Amino acid sequence: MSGKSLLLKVILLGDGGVGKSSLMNRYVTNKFDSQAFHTIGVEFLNRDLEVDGRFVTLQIWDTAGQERFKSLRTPFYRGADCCLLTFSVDDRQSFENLGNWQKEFIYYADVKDPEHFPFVVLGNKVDKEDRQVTTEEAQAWCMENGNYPYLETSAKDDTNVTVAFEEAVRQVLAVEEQLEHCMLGHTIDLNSGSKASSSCC
Ligand SMILES: Nc1nc2c(ncn2[C@@H]2O[C@H](COP(=O)(O)OP(=O)(O)OP(=O)(O)O)[C@@H](O)[C@H]2O)c(=O)[nH]1
Repeated sequence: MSGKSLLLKVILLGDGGVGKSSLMNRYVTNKFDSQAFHTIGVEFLNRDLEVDGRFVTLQIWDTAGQERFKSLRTPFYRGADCCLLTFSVDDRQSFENLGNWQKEFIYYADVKDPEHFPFVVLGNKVDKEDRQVTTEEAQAWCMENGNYPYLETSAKDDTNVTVAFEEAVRQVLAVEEQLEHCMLGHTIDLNSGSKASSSCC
């Protein structure tokens, strides 16, 4: 891949066992392990990709979802450009815990403007028959909690995995574009001598 690459850090959060490591491994190595072990602390993998003409190196951080590893994972939240809030569609509790994960991330990543931070929600394990969360419920949660994009994935079947990580990149680029637009607006206003507008920033 040629051209200057933008380094983006995305972080996978969600209850233990929802499939965070499996999603990362499917995306980066195209492998799936049906006997995956729980993560202890954090792990990360990189993958280069091109989205809408932009070259990106995606640094994907996979965190331990089990409560006992909280102190090992939270120091790694800072500097994340996007957070992938993950639950498993066959595990209702993991869906009900999404709000806790969102709050934990905002607090430990020290997000200054949570309203505009790019979250993407993933409902994983859609290959399973015994669903406990409907698509409509998950979409409603996303609408109510920040109008986040929602994708249903399967690390096992490789359903929507690439789409999910590309969506994360698109969300980050959209926020970046908005910021650039606002900064440009300020520059123009200042040059013309008028008071800078802060309507979008
Ligand atoms: N059927 C199915 N099983 C999956 C899928 N994704 C992961 N699994 C299985 O679910 C179990 C847990 O997957 P992990 O990827 O380790 O889950 P995790 O969220 O990283 O778990 P922690 O490391 O404890 O936070 C493993 O047995 C995986 O094989 C999926 O899309 N479909």
